[in-house]
Amino acid sequence: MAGRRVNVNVGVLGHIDSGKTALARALSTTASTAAFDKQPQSRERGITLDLGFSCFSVPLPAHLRPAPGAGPEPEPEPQLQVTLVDCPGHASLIRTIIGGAQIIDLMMLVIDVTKGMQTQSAECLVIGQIACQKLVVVLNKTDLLPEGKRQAAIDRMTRKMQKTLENTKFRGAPVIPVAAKPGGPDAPETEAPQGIQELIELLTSQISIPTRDPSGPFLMSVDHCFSIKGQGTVMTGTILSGSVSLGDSVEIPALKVVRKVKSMQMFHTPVSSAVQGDRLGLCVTQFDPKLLERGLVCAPGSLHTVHAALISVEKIPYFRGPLQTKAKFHITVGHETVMGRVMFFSPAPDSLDREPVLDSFDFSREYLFQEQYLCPGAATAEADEKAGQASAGHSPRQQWALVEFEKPVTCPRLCLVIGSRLDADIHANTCRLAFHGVLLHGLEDRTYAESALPALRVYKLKQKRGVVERVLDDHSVIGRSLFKKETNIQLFVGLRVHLSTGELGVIDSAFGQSGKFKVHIPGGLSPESKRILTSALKKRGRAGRGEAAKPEEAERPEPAQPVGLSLSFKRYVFDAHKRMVQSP
Ligand SMILES: Nc1nc2c(ncn2[C@@H]2O[C@H](COP(=O)(O)OP(=O)(O)OP(=O)(O)O)[C@@H](O)[C@H]2O)c(=O)[nH]1
Ligand SMILES: [Mg+2]
Repeated sequence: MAGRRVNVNVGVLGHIDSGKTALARALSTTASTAAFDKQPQSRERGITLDLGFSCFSVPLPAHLRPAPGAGPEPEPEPQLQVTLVDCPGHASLIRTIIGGAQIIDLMMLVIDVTKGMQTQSAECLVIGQIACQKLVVVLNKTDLLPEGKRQAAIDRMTRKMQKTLENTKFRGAPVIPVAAKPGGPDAPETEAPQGIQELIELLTSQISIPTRDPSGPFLMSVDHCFSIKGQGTVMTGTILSGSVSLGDSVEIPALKVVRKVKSMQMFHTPVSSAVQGDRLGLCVTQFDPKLLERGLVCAPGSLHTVHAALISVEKIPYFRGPLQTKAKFHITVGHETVMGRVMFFSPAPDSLDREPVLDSFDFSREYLFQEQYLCPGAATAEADEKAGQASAGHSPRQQWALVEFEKPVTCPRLCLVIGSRLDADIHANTCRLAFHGVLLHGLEDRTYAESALPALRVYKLKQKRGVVERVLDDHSVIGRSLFKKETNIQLFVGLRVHLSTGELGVIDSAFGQSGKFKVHIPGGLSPESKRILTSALKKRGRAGRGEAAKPEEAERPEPAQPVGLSLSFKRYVFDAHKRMVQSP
């Protein structure tokens, strides 16, 4: 009787035609006893269109067994079941690849050894860095290398891959050569794959059983749905969070229906419960399988449908070009992808160095609007200037975005978010994945713009500069060139301005019709300011009237610079009244 089984999900990802499906098949047939479940569900059109699942089992490696005496009597031959998630490679199926990457514990990146890293290999590596903890690089098709130069070519490609991984979290990951289908498609089935046994040993040595957390809300990613006469409808899939037991009610959120779990199977064996990470067949009644080819099943009410969201955001370094506010991206939220428009913002200057928070959004704080995502390298003064007065030259530890979806999306709380440019030319050798993050707060109310956004204190820092035109008396001057002629200066009355000579002024009223204004200086002008201003003004007076300046004035030094006036204030992006606020 086979002992306890532990399931781990291993993703097979890589550029199209790198040999992922051939490898999944070779692994399953080589290693499995009777445990080989199902032919990979790849459609026979020569490319994989959807996630393909196959699995094999091996004895549970020693490093995964409980220490002797640590638990109940050692079971007969506990098994490690490896479920292979064979992902598509074609560029247009990246949504499916992202979905697959979210249900795996370890990723195999399959590289055609004659080609090395290709565009989708790079994208898969990016997805792996976002969604997976462990990576193994498989150099496939080694049979295509000329015999005499094979080892040298393998060594060269191995070094190249290790260099590629150098500055990723997978630095030092193992690289192993195989030939999943030597001789290619026309080779006879009898042609034995090469290096597969070594790969199985490597996988079992690399695999660590992720800590399964049965506590979260039940969520399962369904990859196949079919009916069994007399039984009901079976949904097979991977449990992403929580656990499920016989008799539980489960919801299919996309259809807003709730059904009772009638029976469950794992590895073809009836079970009464299952937890995160398990591959499961779950049977319900009165449900038409055609309604749900793929999708999510969850604890009733545990997902939310959102029209917009606040996400933490990190740019993917390989994405070329800025991430502009107001730009539209394909947004993958959990397992769905919809179009969304983004607005970036960063911490207010006084909270630049706060620890990043990835499990909630703090509405009590203020944030600085950004014209674009602030990149560490480019955060220089002019980039700051352009990006909307960001911090003093260094990029914040955390940035956020408001994402407004074109249609509502159903997703788990705190799920993964990936923004990409899937409309980019798939033949251009560029990474289409632009940014990733965590959905911190979903806006479920359709009228979120009125009901929720005013509470989002994102402000634009506005700065205006003008000059003192003349002094009226010790406590008031006339300013100019700070407002346009048509500006309604009344809106600015009461706001504070700073003179370049240090005094603080308050805008008192408009002065005439040409955009000039009167500034009251509560503390009075300093003697130095008066000297600068009166000399510049007298000179301008006579000279301004075209008369020759008196000799004594002629030698008086022109002030080094006019006396400037600077006005800075905040405007909250979602303040319906567009008030101008000055920090206290
Ligand atoms: N010579 C040789 N050909 C291989 C090997 N592995 C796969 N192939 C061939 O490469 C082609 C693609 O193999 P697949 O396994 O479908 O590749 P894939 O990565 O799954 O392709 P997509 O799913 O469409 O991305 C097929 O013709 C295979 O027969 C190998 O080790 N050696
Ligand atoms: Mg395939």
